[in-house]
Amino acid sequence: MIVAIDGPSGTGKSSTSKAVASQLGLSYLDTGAQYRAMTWWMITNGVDVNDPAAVATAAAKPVLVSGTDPAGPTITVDGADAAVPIRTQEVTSRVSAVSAVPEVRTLVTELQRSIAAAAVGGIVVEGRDIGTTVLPDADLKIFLTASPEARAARRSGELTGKEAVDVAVTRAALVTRDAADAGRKTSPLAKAADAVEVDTTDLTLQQVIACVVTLVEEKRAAG
Ligand SMILES: Nc1ncnc2c1ncn2[C@@H]1O[C@H](COP(=O)(O)OP(=O)(O)OP(=O)(O)O)[C@@H](O)[C@H]1O
Ligand SMILES: Nc1ccn([C@H]2C[C@H](O)[C@@H](COP(=O)(O)O)O2)c(=O)n1
Repeated sequence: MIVAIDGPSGTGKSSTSKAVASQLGLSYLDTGAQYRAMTWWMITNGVDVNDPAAVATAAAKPVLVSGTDPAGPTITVDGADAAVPIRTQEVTSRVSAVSAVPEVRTLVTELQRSIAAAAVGGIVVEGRDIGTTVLPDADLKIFLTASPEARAARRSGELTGKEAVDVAVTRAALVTRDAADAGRKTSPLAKAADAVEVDTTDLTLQQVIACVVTLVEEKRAAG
C-alpha cells in the first residue's frame, strides 16, 4: 500500500500522514524535510541558493538519509542530525528556490522512489509532487487543501514568545511559498487527476486522520 499525500503548506500533510501511518502500520516519508535538508546544506556550505547553476553543481554532494518510522521520523545530512536546523525561518524562506532546481529534484526524487520501494510493508509519502511525479502509480492519492486563513492560524498557533509573528505575516509568507512551489517548471505543487481532494478548513485534525484512514481501508478492501 503506497499512499501519496500532497497539498500546500499548512494543510496538515505531516500531522495526518504520521498518524495514518502509525495507525495502519505503514512507514512514513516527509519529502519536504529532504528539500529542507538540501537547502540547509547549501546555506551551511556557502552556496548561493539564488544561483540555480551553483545549486545544481553542488546538489550531489550532501548525503541525505531519512528514517521512516512514523513515531520518530529522522533526517540526517552527512551523518549530522538535521531535524532542528531544517525548521528555521532562514531555511523555510529559501527552500522553494533550492527545490525548484531540476538537478535537485532529479536526485531527491530518485532517493524518494528508492525509499518507497524498500518499504515492503507500505508507506505514506507526503509532499507536493508525490501523486503527479514521484509515485504516479500510488495505490491512493490524497490532496489536502485549506483556506490560507485557516493555515495561517494553525501555523501561528505553533509559535510562542519571541518567535510569535502576526497571522497576516504568516499568511503572506505561506501564500508566497505556495505560489513559488506551484509556479516552478519542474514537478510543481499540483493535484493529480486521480487524487481525492479533502478540504480540511473546517475539519479537526482527528477528522482528517479518520477520513484518510477510511479511504485507505476502502482501497485495501477493494483490492
Ligand atoms: N485539521 C486541522 N485542524 C487544526 N489544526 C491542524 C489541522 N491539521 C493540521 N493542523 C495543525 O496545523 C499545523 C500544520 O500542520 P502540518 O505541519 O501537518 O502541515 P503540513 O501540510 O505538513 O505543512 P508543511 O507543508 O508546511 O510542512 C500543525 O500545528 C498541526 O497540528
Ligand atoms: N515533494 C516536495 C516536498 C517539498 N517540496 C518543497 C516545497 C516546500 O516549500 C518545501 C518544504 O516543504 P514542507 O516541509 O513545508 O512540507 O519543500 C517540494 O518541492 N516537493
